[in-house]
Amino acid sequence: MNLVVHNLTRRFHAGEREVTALDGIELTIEGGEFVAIVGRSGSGKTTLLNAIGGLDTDYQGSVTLGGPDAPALHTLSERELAATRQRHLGYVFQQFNLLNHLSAAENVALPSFFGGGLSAADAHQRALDLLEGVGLKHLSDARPPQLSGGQKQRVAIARALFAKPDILLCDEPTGSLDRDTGLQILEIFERLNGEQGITVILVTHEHHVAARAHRRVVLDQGRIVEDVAQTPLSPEVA
Ligand SMILES: Nc1ncnc2c1ncn2[C@@H]1O[C@H](COP(=O)(O)OP(=O)(O)OP(=O)(O)O)[C@@H](O)[C@H]1O
Repeated sequence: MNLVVHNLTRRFHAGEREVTALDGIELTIEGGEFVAIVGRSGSGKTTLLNAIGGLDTDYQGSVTLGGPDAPALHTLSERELAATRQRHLGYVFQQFNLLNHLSAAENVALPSFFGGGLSAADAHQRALDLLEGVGLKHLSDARPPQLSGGQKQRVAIARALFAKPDILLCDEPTGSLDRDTGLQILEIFERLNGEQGITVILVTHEHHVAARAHRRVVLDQGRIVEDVAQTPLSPEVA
């Protein structure tokens, strides 16, 4: 599934001040790419990811998922937008966003409450399979407070995969983890990208994380100042 961002400009109003967070962004990402979006603090990375992910549509320009005939996200009704997000996009954030009173498996199966038509038993089984995929099946009954940061991020990744997304959007997914744990999480993204062809779009300020992507997009003051293919560094080097 292709992603096309066309002439995207996003302004925020902070009191009397107007901030142009994104300024005429043009970006096409093909299905199956592994892209790192990097840039200094305040350069617009999260704003861009939110627009790509349909979490924000209050901009000028357009974001389109799918072929040339697909409707731009900002033209969809709230319901259509939610369905598009559910069907095509998975989100992984730095803060994990897990519910502490639910087990790991219940957290992973949460999306089943918002549609998909799976029975509770099937949803639970899918959650267990996904937890196995991220090496955490043995902790399926544990609650988030009992898990380490890296384990919580694995749960969050499994949950993001629940609805079989085409695109995984990751905002500083290793930011709160130590380097080794972060690299283990990156390996999961690499596997999902390499073996399952899931598009990975990863926002990071960490150079050794960006070095593992196949393409680097650099933002500065809301503009793309560099967009290059790169040979990803191997785990040993990174
Ligand atoms: N809701 C908002 N209201 C006002 N200004 C905002 C809002 N969200 C973002 N901005 C501004 O837009 C610009 C881009 O912010 P953004 O969060 O996208 O940057 P970033 O590159 O992700 O930064 P960081 O690496 O620090 O997370 C910044 O100047 C920020 O202050």
